[in-house]
Amino acid sequence: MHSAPATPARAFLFDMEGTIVDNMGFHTDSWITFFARRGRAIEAEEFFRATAGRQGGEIIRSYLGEHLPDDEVARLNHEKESVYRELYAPHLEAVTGFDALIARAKEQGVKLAVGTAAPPANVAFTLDGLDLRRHFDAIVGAQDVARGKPHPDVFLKAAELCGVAPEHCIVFEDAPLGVEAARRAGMSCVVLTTTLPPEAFTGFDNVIAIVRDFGELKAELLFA
Ligand SMILES: O=P(O)(O)OC[C@H]1O[C@@H](O)[C@H](O)[C@@H](O)[C@@H]1O
Repeated sequence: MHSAPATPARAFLFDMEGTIVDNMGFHTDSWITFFARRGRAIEAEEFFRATAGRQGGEIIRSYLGEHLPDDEVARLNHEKESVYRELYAPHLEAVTGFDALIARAKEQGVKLAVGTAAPPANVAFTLDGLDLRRHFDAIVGAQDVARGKPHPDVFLKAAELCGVAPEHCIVFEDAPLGVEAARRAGMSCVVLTTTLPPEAFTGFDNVIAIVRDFGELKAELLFA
């Protein structure tokens, strides 16, 4: 832990939900509302651990039935994400230290990308709502890859679009499934404890730091 990656980072790949913004509680609340409308009760922390980082459609199929047709899943996912955006809109803000970190990264020539399970409407809601889209060299979301985290697809695609090899990427994540996706992609990972405590990440050999927000990160770790 807290040891620099073997090679200097050439790209930072940011998870979006729970990492760029501290919003996972609002996602969980919107899932609770969504399932309650269907007579299903879910336990917040267990649900988060099992699903955070997975695409909405994958979550809906695993709870409501793998057989559901694509158009029905899309309709249900739209309903859930509309509830989420309404809940979170009054709170939308970047995690402490994010703006300073990306400014420093750009000065150092580090490429910047987003790798998220979120659908395009939520990417627009967050990145355009905070005027962050212009900073990124690549944005990879749920519509761009077949499989969500813990599969590595979203981060491998982001790295490819940045033109940077996986071993030169650092992923920033808040969810164990996302850290696992980074591990499978061959990437180091910085964990933010926006959503879960540090203990949730023991056992991952690709974690190089665990911090509360971006302001706690040491420059030597990231800009070796
Ligand atoms: O990959 P990210 O940015 O953490 O996004 C994860 C989330 O994306 C959301 O769109 C889903 O509704 C959440 O339940 C999911 O956990």
